[in-house]
Amino acid sequence: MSRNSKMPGGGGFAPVLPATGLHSYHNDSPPFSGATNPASGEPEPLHLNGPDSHAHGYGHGHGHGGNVNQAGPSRSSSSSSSTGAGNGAGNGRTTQGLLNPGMDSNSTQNQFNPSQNQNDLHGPDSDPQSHGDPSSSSNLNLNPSSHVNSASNLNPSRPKIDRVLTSPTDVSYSSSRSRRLVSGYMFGNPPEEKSLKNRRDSESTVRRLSVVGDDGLNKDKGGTDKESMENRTIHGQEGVPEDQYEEEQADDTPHPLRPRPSSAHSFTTNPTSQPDEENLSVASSLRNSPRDSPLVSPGRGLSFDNGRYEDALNGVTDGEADADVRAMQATGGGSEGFMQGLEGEEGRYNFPTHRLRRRMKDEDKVPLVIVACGSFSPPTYLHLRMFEMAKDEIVESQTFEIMAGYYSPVSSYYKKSGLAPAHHRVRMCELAVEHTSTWLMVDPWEAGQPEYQRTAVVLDHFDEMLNGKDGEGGVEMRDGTRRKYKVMLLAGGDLIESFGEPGVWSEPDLHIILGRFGCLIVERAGSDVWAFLLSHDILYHHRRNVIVIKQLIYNDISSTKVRLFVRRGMSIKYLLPNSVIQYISKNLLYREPDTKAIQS
Ligand SMILES: Nc1ncnc2c1ncn2[C@@H]1O[C@H](COP(=O)(O)OP(=O)(O)OP(=O)(O)O)[C@@H](O)[C@H]1O
Ligand SMILES: NC(=O)c1ccc[n+]([C@@H]2O[C@H](COP(=O)(O)O)[C@@H](O)[C@H]2O)c1
Repeated sequence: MSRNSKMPGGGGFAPVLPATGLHSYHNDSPPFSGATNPASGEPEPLHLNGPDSHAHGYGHGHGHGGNVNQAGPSRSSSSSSSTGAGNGAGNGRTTQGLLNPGMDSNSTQNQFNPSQNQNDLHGPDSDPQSHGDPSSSSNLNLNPSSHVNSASNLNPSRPKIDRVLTSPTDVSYSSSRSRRLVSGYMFGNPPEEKSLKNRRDSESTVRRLSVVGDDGLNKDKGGTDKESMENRTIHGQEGVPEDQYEEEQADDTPHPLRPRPSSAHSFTTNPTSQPDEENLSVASSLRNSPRDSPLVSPGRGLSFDNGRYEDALNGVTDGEADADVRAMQATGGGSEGFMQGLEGEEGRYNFPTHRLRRRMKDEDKVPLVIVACGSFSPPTYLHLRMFEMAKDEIVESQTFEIMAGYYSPVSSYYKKSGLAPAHHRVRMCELAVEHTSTWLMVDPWEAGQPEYQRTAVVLDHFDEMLNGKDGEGGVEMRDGTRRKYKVMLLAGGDLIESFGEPGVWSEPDLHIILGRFGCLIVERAGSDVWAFLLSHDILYHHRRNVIVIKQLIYNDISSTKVRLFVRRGMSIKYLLPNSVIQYISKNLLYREPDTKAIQS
C-alpha cells in the first residue's frame, strides 16, 4: 500500500473519495486518515447545512455550570450518536437524557457552551498554540471544569457501580459490543455526581501531587492536589524518546535520571549514535544471557553498573528480549504507594514525565501526546504495537511531533469481566514499557481513583498535567514562548464502535473527546471502522480530528485469550513481554474465573 506523503492543505494532495469529496490519507482507505488541518491539527470549520444540522443532538441550549435548559422538544432516539449522517430534523437540543432511561429529558445535565453557535462547535484553530485550549472560543465547549466533569450528573439517581460481575467467563465478553451491553453500564459507569474539582477538594480523595523538578527530584508542593495543581510547573526530566535524543544531549550536564557513562560500562547515552563495542556488549549481554548478566539483577530489573542505570520501579525483567538500553527509567518511587492508597509521601501521586519531551525538533509541527485508555488486563504486544503503529502514522502525516505516549489503565471500578485489580494492571503496564520503550509511560491516576472516571475526564486530567493552568506547562519553544501539548486518544476500532452503543458514551463527552482532543483509531478485526465513521454523526462531524491507522501487519492478540491461556495452563510466551508474564505468574493472576479476579 502506498501513501500520499502530504496532508491536504500541506502542499500535497491526498486521494479524494468521490462520494464524499473527502481526502483519504491512504490511497486505499476511506477518508479519515490524517485529515487534520496540518497547521493546527484541529479540524477545519465544518459547515453543516443550516440549523438543521443540529439534528444529532449537539447541545445547543443555554446552560450554566454544566446544566442546560433544553430548547425545544427532545429528539426521540436512543441511538442518536450513531444515526446516519444527516438523519433527523435539526432542533439543536441534546438527546442525552433519552440515552439514559428514566431520566427526564428536561432534567438538568451538562451541556455545551451556551454562547456557542454551531460553527463554534469545532471551528478552525489556526493557532497551533491554542490547541486543546478549553478557553479557545473557536473550540467546542471545552471548559473541562464546567462540562467534562459535570457529565457525571447525567443520571443522578444511578446507583453506585457494583463491581461484582455476574458474567460467566471472558469468552462471552470477547466481543466488545456484547461485553458492553451485557455489563449494562451507562456512560461507562459514571461516577457519583462529583466534579473533578470537587473530587480534588474532597478530603477522601486528596492525593498529594508531586512534580518532578528540573533536578529530577520530586518536589512536594506540600499541599493538596488542588494547591499543587494551581502552583504546578511541569519542568521535569527531559523525556528522550529515540530519535530526538541526540539533539537534547547537547547539554553535557549529567542528568540524575539518565544512565551515566561509567568506567565499567561506558555505553553512550546517545541512542542515535552508532553503538560502539561497549554498547553492543551491554545490549548483547542483556539479550543473550539475561539471568547471568551482571547487568541484570533478578527481581530488581535492569541495573547497569551497580545501579547507575537504576530501575526505581523495581521491576522484573528477566532480560526482555527487546530491552532497549536507551529507555529512561523513572526515579523517586513508582506508583505502588499511590495505588495502595497510602497516606503521605509514600502514597503521593506522581505524574510520570521521565520520557516526556519538553522541546520540539520541528516547531512547525504540533506537539502531540498520545493516551491509550483501556483495561490492559494484561497488556500485550498488541497494546505496545498500537503506539508504534500510531507513531508511524504520525510521522508520515508530518503534522505532529510525538512528545510521549501514556497508558492509562482503567480503575477496578470499571465493570468489565477479566479485570485484574488496578494496581496489578498498572504495574504490568509499567513493566511492559519500562525496558522496551523509550517514549511510553504509564499514568496511574485513573487507575488509582476511588471511582470510575470517564475517558473525557481522563483526557482532561492529562491536559491539565501537561499544560497546566497557569501557562507554565506545555512545550518550550526556542523563542521562549510555550505551546500546549495536544492530547489525543489512541483506541482500537472496537472501542470506537462502542461510541454508537446507546448509553455507553454521552454525547457531550464524545464532542470533547473527538473535538477538543481527537482520536487515533487502530483498525481491529471485526470492526468496520470506515463504515462506522461514515455513519456516526459525531465522529463524522469531527472527522478531521480523527486519524485511522491501518494495521499493515495484522495483530489481534487478545487479552481475553491471554487470560484464558493462563487459566488453562497454556503458554503465553511471545504474546506479551517476559516481565509481564513473570508478574502474572508471580502474582497468580488470571487463574480463577474472572468473577473472582475482580477485587481491589
Ligand atoms: N487487536 C486489536 N486491534 C486494535 N485495537 C485493539 C486490539 N486489542 C485491543 N485494542 C485496543 O486496545 C485498547 C485497550 O484494550 P483493552 O485492554 O481495554 O481491551 P482488549 O485488548 O480488547 O482486552 P479484552 O480482551 O480484555 O477485552 C482499546 O482501545 C482496544 O480497542
Ligand atoms: N463513557 C466513557 O467514558 C466510556 C465508555 C466506555 C468505555 N470507556 C473507556 O474505554 C476503555 C476501554 O474500554 P473496554 O475495555 O471496554 O474496551 C476504558 O478505559 C473505559 O474507561 C469509556
